[in-house]
Amino acid sequence: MEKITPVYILSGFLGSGKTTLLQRLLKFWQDKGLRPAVIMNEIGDVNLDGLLVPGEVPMAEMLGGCICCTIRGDLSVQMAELISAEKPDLVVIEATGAGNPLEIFDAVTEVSLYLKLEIKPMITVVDAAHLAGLHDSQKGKTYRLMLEQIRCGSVLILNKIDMIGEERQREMTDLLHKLNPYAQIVPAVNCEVDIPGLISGHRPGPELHDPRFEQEEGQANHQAGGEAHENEHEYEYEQSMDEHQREHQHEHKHEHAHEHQHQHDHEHEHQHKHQHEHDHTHASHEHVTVYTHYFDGPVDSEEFERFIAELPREVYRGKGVLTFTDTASRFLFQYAYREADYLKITPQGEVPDVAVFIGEHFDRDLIARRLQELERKHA
Ligand SMILES: Nc1nc2c(ncn2[C@@H]2O[C@H](COP(=O)(O)OP(=O)(O)OP(=O)(O)O)[C@@H](O)[C@H]2O)c(=O)[nH]1
Repeated sequence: MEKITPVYILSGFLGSGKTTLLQRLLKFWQDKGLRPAVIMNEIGDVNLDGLLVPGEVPMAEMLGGCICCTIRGDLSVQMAELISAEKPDLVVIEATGAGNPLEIFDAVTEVSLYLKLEIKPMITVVDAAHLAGLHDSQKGKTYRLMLEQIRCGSVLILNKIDMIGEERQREMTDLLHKLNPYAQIVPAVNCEVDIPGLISGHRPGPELHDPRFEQEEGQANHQAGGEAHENEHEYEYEQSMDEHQREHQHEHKHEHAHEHQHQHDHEHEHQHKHQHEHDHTHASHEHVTVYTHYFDGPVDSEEFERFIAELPREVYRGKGVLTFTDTASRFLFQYAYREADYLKITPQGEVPDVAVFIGEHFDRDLIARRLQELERKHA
């Protein structure tokens, strides 16, 4: 029988920790002797996260748009090539943080018409501090997108809890539970989580302990059925999620994907229909601005840090590879929700000095000018 390839989708807002989680997952599978493959989707034109994936892991890159709209059609081609050339035991898709999770889920489901895939429950990484900040302001497209990502996850990793206090963590956990009562919520720092529990799909974290899952460790996801279920509602939901996925695939086969029966989350249903009714060329993240800067030469590290500290608030994600005038090594720089991080790297092959900034309607010229100033000082 033709092999069925499990597909894991990592969703989560820009800079929440998806690549950090991906690295842990890859190591876990490799330690088990499995061969994972990765599809990385970046809204910018360069894939810097790819530098953090071990060289032996086959990787397909989908750059310059999001799977959920502009480059949706490429997914089946990439997936088919990856599976036939590399024969991986599983595929992980790291979606762009700006992507609409339901549409990404849909795009993958469409691919499963051509290829034998087992779509695993979506894992959403939530930046605890960013969620807390947005929750206080309660507005903006970013907040709405984050809410959608939360609603779509079967597992929610509440990451970066080192950046919020205990009280805030309790509030955010309650908020996640309210937004998505069915998901497993896993608090984490640097996405350090119990991976077997995570990928089994619905094993609860300690705060949602439920004895009915205890025998299920290591089993495939969606085995709900036949066991004594203490909480009938949750059981029904899991079953319905399973049905939801099957129906979804089925519906696509019959080319009328607009109706599906998800009994427990009418809001989802509404959003889902709504999105299908739109032309997919409309980007759910058309408010997202990307600026990619290729450096002419090295810049001073302190000046660069100052530039980062002064970035406009509308820029919520930055990353790049840099050569500084005053350091021996090159650095991978990361900026997410006002926190910057520099990691020494020795890239394999040709990697230019480049920085990508992603945000909501920010002034790209301003960023370009500031970086050119830094370059000129050391030309
Ligand atoms: N303080 C703190 N920083 C973290 C944690 N997890 C990840 N980070 C940092 O956050 C930054 C972004 O992490 P990534 O794993 O690259 O996030 P991402 O979701 O893949 O980012 P995009 O691909 O741009 O969407 C990096 O600098 C990480 O080191 C955490 O738990 N606490």
